[in-house]
Amino acid sequence: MTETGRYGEIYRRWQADPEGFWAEAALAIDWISPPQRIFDASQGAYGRWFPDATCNTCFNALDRHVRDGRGEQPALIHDSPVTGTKAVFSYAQMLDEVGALAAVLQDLGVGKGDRVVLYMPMVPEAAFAMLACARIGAVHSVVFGGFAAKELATRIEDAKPRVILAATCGIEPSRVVEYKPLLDQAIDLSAHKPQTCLILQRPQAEASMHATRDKNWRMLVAAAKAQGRRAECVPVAATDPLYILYTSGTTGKPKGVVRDNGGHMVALKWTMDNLYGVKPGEVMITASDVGWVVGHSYIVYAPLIQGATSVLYEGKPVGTPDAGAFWRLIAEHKAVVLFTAPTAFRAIRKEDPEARLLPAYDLSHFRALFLAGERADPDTLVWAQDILKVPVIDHWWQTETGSPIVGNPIGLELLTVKPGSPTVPMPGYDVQCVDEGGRPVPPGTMGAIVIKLPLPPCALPTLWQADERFVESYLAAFPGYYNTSDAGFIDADGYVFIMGRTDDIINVAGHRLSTGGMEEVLASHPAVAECAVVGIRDALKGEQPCGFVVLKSGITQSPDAVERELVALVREKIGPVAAFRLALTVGRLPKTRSGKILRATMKKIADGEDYAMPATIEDPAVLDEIGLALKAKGLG
Ligand SMILES: CCC(=O)SCCNC(=O)CCNC(=O)[C@H](O)C(C)(C)COP(=O)(O)OP(=O)(O)OC[C@H]1O[C@@H](n2cnc3c(N)ncnc32)[C@H](O)[C@@H]1OP(=O)(O)O
Repeated sequence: MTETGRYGEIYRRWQADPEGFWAEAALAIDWISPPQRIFDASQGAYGRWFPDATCNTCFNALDRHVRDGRGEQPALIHDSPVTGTKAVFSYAQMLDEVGALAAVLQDLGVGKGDRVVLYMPMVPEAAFAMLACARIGAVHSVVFGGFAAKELATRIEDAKPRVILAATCGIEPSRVVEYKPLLDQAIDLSAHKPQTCLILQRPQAEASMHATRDKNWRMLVAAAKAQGRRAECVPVAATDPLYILYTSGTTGKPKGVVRDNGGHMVALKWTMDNLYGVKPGEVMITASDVGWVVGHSYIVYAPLIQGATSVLYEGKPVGTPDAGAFWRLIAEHKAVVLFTAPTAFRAIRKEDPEARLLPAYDLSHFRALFLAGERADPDTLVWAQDILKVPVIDHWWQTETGSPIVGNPIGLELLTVKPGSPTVPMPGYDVQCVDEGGRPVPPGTMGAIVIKLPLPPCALPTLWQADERFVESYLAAFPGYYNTSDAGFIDADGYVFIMGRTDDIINVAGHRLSTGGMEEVLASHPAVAECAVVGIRDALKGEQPCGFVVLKSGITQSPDAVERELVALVREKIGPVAAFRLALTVGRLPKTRSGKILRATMKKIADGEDYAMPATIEDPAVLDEIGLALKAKGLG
């Protein structure tokens, strides 16, 4: 079915001539000097795209639309049920805001190549800040607000920002999360100190300012505007970094995924036309967070590069005020597509299983729901399809790729939806399923999902100042291929199925988290002798972390008290986003005779699945003890 039709034709065109394909896609971008060379295989770890071109991403996201007559069209709509406010920014207004903020950044000494860390909630200023950095060639690094001070400090230390932009708080439905104390603590913890912090005071939490380091965002931007000062777009190489976005690694040290300017724009524009099918002037809602790659690509950059309107939603799928929140957003803003994580739909279904809140809204203009961030379970996908009566498109990609690897390109044609599969590889991606030795496996057989090099435009060229770690993490396991660290299979029709990870990363509510990082935190508790964290099945969040701990002998504290402290410690060190609520004290951990902890078997016991007794297990009786400990907490 994928051999014929528009998708098959386009995919084969890319296979036959990848450089020709991307050269044509690049025509949709306004370059300062257009690429003469499309790909240089001799540069970087696997080659670089558009190596001789220069451009500016902010120009493509804002200036050119104003130039071309879209100045009055809404670019960004901020819809914030948690503050009870809404605001619309036209392309002209957004250009004005971004130009003024960029001038302020220049006044603070920020120039091309300097890093700027953003610690921001879902406010329009977060998007302005990203674009202001892009405008002057600075490299932004957004840190998700649900991370604690220590995680922020690690990122500050690695990115070494000249300036940090932060708001005083984020607003969760149940509480105001004060960012400023977390920021101050992170700067104390970090060996690198920024010169300046530009602080956006929010009325929900006015923060006190550091006498020399902190500056008032609104006052400086207002002054720049009053003086009529706006920064011009600075030309950058297409291969210059636009941003660094940290993602969980297998240890506590996150990996700084680098995104370049040129390839990013080309690929995002292609996906808006061909995958999402969103046209200039139409409205797209991506209910994620600017701290994740989904937010970077499909709240900020792609809709704006396309000349569409993006809705920045500061709220939740349920509870702000109810499970009809997404229907209200779609109806009110006339959105043609909504993109969110399956967890959001599981939450809506839990609250309103009959979708009783839906008929109150006119969704006649709505064309498709896109899901990504975690595996879309067929049950949830079919439920969403039944209630919305539009195609529900699961698609699969990663922070590393910046845009979809596998999807259903409704802009080209709607392919048959097979629940459980994100559909087929997008042009640029030669996706294969291989065994441990890198040999292709037959259709329908589980294996490692890998991508033949080179990766396409938009995918990461390297990790921030860690070329060797990049090669070791992604290219070394299967020479000639990028290792996605996802496992799954490809069926006889070429549909890809992603079933889980091959490393110790878990996915909790669409958030990628390192169990290794959590183990480091648990092990730092003075009562803990050893520990193992596994992701166990969770009906709402997909997975939840579960920490098994063995206490040191002679500990007088009760296991319950230690477990409570461990839960609090993970929240304090990693942040609420880890959703770590389960710590279980056990007498010992199951291990092989060589001392390897049998995490996969522990996970199966916790998920209530059958398991084969590992041949090399040191003492099979430990598995019963694990089962009993889980039962005592109502699990397994
Ligand atoms: C394709 C490439 C990718 O995968 S990029 C990643 C894509 N992932 C996503 O877009 C994430 C999708 N998930 C979500 O949007 C949320 O989890 C949804 C579904 C809305 C549910 O949110 P919520 O009910 O808050 O649960 P949660 O598990 O996200 O939160 C756990 C605790 O963390 C907190 N939290 C959340 N966000 C923030 C924030 N920005 N600042 C501060 N705290 C935050 C939540 O309040 C929650 O705290 P608590 O434990 O309940 O006290």
